[in-house]
Amino acid sequence: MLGDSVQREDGPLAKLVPADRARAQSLAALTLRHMPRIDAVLAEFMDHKPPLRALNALRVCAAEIVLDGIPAHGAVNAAVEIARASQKTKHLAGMVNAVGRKLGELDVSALQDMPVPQLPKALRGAIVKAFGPEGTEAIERAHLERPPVDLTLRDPSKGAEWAEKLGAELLPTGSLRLHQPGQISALDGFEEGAWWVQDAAAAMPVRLMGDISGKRVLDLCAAPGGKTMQLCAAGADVTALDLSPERMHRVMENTRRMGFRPRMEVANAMHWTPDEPFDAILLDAPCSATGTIRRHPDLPYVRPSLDLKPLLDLQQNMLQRAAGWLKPGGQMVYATCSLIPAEGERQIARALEPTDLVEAPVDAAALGLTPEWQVSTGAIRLRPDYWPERGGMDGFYMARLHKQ
Ligand SMILES: C[S@@+](CC[C@H](N)C(=O)[O-])C[C@H]1O[C@@H](n2cnc3c(N)ncnc32)[C@H](O)[C@@H]1O
Repeated sequence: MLGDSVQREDGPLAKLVPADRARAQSLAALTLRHMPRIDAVLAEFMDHKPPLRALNALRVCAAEIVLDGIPAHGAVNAAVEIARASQKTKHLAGMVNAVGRKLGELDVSALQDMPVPQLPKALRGAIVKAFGPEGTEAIERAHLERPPVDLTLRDPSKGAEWAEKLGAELLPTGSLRLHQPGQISALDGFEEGAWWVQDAAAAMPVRLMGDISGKRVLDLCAAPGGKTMQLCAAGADVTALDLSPERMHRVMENTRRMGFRPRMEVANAMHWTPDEPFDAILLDAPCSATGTIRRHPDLPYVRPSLDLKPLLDLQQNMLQRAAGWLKPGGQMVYATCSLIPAEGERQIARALEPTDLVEAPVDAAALGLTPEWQVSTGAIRLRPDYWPERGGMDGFYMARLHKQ
């Protein structure tokens, strides 16, 4: 995925300084968000599709000039350099230059007035089924927007204070929202660990758990650790588990930076068993991640078809196994950053019968959530097109369960 390849120490951008890496990531994301529109404009200027390297250079050039307002000559020169740097495309440098100059004559409406790009067919079908044509179009419009940066506070009672210090918006759910973030690590509070970056929707599953201070809590799919940090900050005695050693390393780095010391387990949840039961379990299950397309616009290109079966089996098996690790009266929060009901609503309906779990409806208003976002069972369904005037949120499903 785009974010991983940008961050990786052996990745293609490893030699760039952090500010240039961030710029490269943001430019790639902007290009991907508008790619069908950009391709339609480029097709007007070319007789046939050039090799991918030249096409991608022109795609990025179009995003820079038309959407980002970068002066044309700089963006065109960079695209020409990219074409020249490869044997396969150096003969196309003249064409790239000519098309780039034509892009320089366009204004932003040339792209923004075009139809909103649609999701890949298989995914779109599932979303239309769940949310109807209008809901799907609203979600697709939301995917075009550059998402704001949200922060979760270590001490949620200091929301107003930190909002003022950082010039941020304090959301009703308690997250802070930065509309013009700049360099995150240079912001007040980063060094001292007063907050961490986490989408406002992603911060909700832990909030559903209520007061967990002093409770023994398992974070079953923990990496990279955003929710582990929330659990630690809430005073829980946390065990963080994840299958991936590399991703668990990030949990360790993230929690250490904040001064938290959860117990760490690198293990497969399908084979692991705890020594003692837990008061609460957070199961933030692996899923299609279709709720995060606005932050990961490469996702529809990386996984255009929906092969959900292995994920659905894993989610259901994890739910049923974890149900056996709860103390009587304990609670589990199940969450997925997916827009597809088969990974959310339907998983919970399936899990209730073979386990002694019952659904415990969430008090949406008390958590700052709009009551319409609550589904009939009492769970919460969040969508990227919610809070459009504020900049949206990731798509999520979250349900609270009690062990009888
Ligand atoms: C949605 S992510 C978790 C995000 C995390 N809770 C957070 O807030 O930062 C799902 C995680 O499940 C982990 N995972 C996948 N299969 C697993 C398994 N069989 N056992 C344990 N963890 C697994 C993945 O490595 C991935 O880190």
